[in-house]
Amino acid sequence: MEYNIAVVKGDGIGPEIVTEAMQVLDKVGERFGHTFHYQEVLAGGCSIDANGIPLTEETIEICKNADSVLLGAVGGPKWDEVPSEKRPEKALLGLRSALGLFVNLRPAQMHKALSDACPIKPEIIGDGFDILVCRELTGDVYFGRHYRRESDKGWGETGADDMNYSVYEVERIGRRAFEMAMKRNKKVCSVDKANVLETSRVWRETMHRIKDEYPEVAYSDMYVDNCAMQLVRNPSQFDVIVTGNLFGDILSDEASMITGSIGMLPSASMNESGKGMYEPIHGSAPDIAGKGIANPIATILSCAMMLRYSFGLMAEADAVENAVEAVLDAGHRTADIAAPGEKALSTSEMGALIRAQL
Ligand SMILES: NC(=O)c1ccc[n+]([C@@H]2O[C@H](COP(=O)([O-])OP(=O)(O)OC[C@H]3O[C@@H](n4cnc5c(N)ncnc54)[C@H](O)[C@@H]3O)[C@@H](O)[C@H]2O)c1
Ligand SMILES: CC(C)[C@H](C(=O)O)[C@@H](O)C(=O)O
Ligand SMILES: [Mg+2]
Repeated sequence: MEYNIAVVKGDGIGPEIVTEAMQVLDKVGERFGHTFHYQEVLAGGCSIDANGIPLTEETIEICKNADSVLLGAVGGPKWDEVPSEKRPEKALLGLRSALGLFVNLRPAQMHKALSDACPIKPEIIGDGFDILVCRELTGDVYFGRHYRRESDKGWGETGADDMNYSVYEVERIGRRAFEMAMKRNKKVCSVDKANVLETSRVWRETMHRIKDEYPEVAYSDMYVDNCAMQLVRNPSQFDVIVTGNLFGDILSDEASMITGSIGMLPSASMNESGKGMYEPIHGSAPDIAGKGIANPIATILSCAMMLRYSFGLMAEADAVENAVEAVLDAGHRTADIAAPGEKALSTSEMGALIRAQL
């Protein structure tokens, strides 16, 4: 089969990690008889430099018309001073919104070989850690009105961001989370801040209504502050965490460290018709950009999610995940997952080992 993939390498380490991931896809194509056609487009800081804006209509159209989208990361200090409506990150939000990518699956799984990199004590983590953060991606304070006004208390200029969640948006992400839980360990924990926020009260009421559609799934609610603590205290209590855009952003970065590094965590963002964008959960890592030392595994595992969810290529997805596992089992590490004093591979060496394993 032939597949068209729009590729947004983006900024910072984006080009370094995406280049490795594309070569992994090519290797999968070689082994299983598929051809992946890539169309590279600009978004983020590199698009500001080339076009004066972070996201062009042309990029949106190419991403809409492709079978799938692979994204590295956008942003960096170079563009910190641009006005907020033109920031590189707006490209990411613009693409998520233009493609209707309301569900963001962020699996956080501890690879057995990396148990030493896990900061939680072995007697607490037990057999391992395998959760799925199901993050709503096109609502919340991210897509409310962002504005400035004069303080009504006479405290001067005030920033304001509107937070919204509708019943429809919560039902849509909630059902996805329950469906994912049915394929996993049948547990959903819905995370909100219903003791303070009206958006969270709508969220919780809606979740309580739809949970009865899934009687086999054990359901619980948790406040986000408690969840942040419980993830460190006893992470294995969770299976699927369903939560809003902002809380999901923060909790997934936290969960990544339980697996050893943010460089390990992939993600899939999907719309109603199954169209997806695949990206690591981390950012452009300006502190290590250009050094060739970034961990490409999160992006490579994002490609496995693309093969599985966008193309239905299950054996191919498993092959990529098994190759990553085998390379880790053999003791190969990039700097972020290496023990102090242990030899660390470069981005391209890690990519090459995973391809060789394939
Ligand atoms: N999806 C995205 O495009 C995305 C996601 C998050 C942040 N960002 C943007 O990236 C820029 C930098 O953000 P930040 O520094 O807060 O977060 P970051 O995720 O880029 O980096 C945080 C830390 O994690 C390390 N890290 C991240 N990815 C790594 C990898 N693959 N291998 C090894 N180490 C890795 C970095 O070196 C850094 O020390 C900002 O402009 C931010 O808005 C973009
Ligand atoms: C860069 C930023 C807009 C983005 C988000 O907050 O969604 C990032 O942190 C992520 O996790 O994908
Ligand atoms: Mg984030």
